[in-house]
Amino acid sequence: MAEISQKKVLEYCIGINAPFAIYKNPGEEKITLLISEEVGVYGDKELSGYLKKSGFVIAPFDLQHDAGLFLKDDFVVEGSTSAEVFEAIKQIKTSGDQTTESKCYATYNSYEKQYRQLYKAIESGKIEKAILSRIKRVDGVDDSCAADLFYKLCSKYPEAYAFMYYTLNSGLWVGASPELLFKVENNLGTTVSLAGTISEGEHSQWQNKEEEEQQIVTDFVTDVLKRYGVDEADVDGPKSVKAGRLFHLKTIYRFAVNGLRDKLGDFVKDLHPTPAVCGLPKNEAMEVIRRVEEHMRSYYAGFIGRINNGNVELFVNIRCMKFNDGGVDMFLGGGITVGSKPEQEWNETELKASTLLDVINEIKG
Ligand SMILES: C=C(O[C@H]1C=CC=C(C(=O)O)[C@@H]1O)C(=O)O
Repeated sequence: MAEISQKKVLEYCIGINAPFAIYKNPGEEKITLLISEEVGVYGDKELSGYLKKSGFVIAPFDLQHDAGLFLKDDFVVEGSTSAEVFEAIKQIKTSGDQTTESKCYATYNSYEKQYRQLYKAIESGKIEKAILSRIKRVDGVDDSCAADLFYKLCSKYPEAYAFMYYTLNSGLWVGASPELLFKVENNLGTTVSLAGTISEGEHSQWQNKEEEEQQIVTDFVTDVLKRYGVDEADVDGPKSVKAGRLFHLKTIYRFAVNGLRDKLGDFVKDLHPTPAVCGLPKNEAMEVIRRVEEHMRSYYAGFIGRINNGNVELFVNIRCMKFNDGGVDMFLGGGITVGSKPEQEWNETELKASTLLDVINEIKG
């Protein structure tokens, strides 16, 4: 019998609201589609258990307030699948339509107001850094082009983690993240510190402000590693890395996992959210973000990824958007420190939007 292509299965899943996740790892060709008969919903205390299973993890920015989601790998489709498996996938029971939410879409003025409040917390010494995010609305992009959009992200940004997922709890999200949170392959652990942004045009002109922003994340990561007994990591960077039309500063840490194996859940919860998406000190920055931002981050700035036979690949859910009521909500953030200026930060979020907007425009022709 004829094989059914991965794209056809993906379009079917999107069309009927079946829980799925599809992803491509940075620098690899293989695209994996994972379809689940049901979605596990968990709180922060249960994360450790889920990291030992086999499937796909979706964690929110704030695990203490929002639910984590888990897709078991009931069906895995790479390339294509048989008509028989497709028939089995068609038996999955789906649970209605995606719920829409009213969102707060920032204008420059409302963004600046939030910026001023956040900056006050920096001036007062309560926090050193926090990420201010906003939602940019783009109308006229519905989920009928979601599959094309995802495959286009894969080809346009081969060095990104391209992903898309749907659950009833989360809705349909898609993105191309430049940021690894944590990876374990065999006994080798990898994490990164990624922060500091300049546009293509300014490349190589790193200022103190960006270097300091990166250093804050680097110090945080080093501290978490030390707390978990990782004293000897192979440290590579900071180096400039390209992400769409931007460059970031990135430091890579590689280390033996050994004693960490039994504490992976706690380690991930301490590492997440890093000051690349939250701030420093972590709890105070989280409190300021909750108070100042007018929208809910939900899964933006959370983490996502495949868990398989003890191997873990988690990426930070940024450069992402959610399909919502005939359009998309793009989630865009940037690190604010004492040297920041609101207009520059707003412009940086506009540049970050280009990662997805460029692909939307190519699809729309
Ligand atoms: C929070 C985001 O990016 C982070 C990752 C890299 C550089 C960043 C920055 O320079 O602000 C952010 O920390 C986002 O894209 O929404």
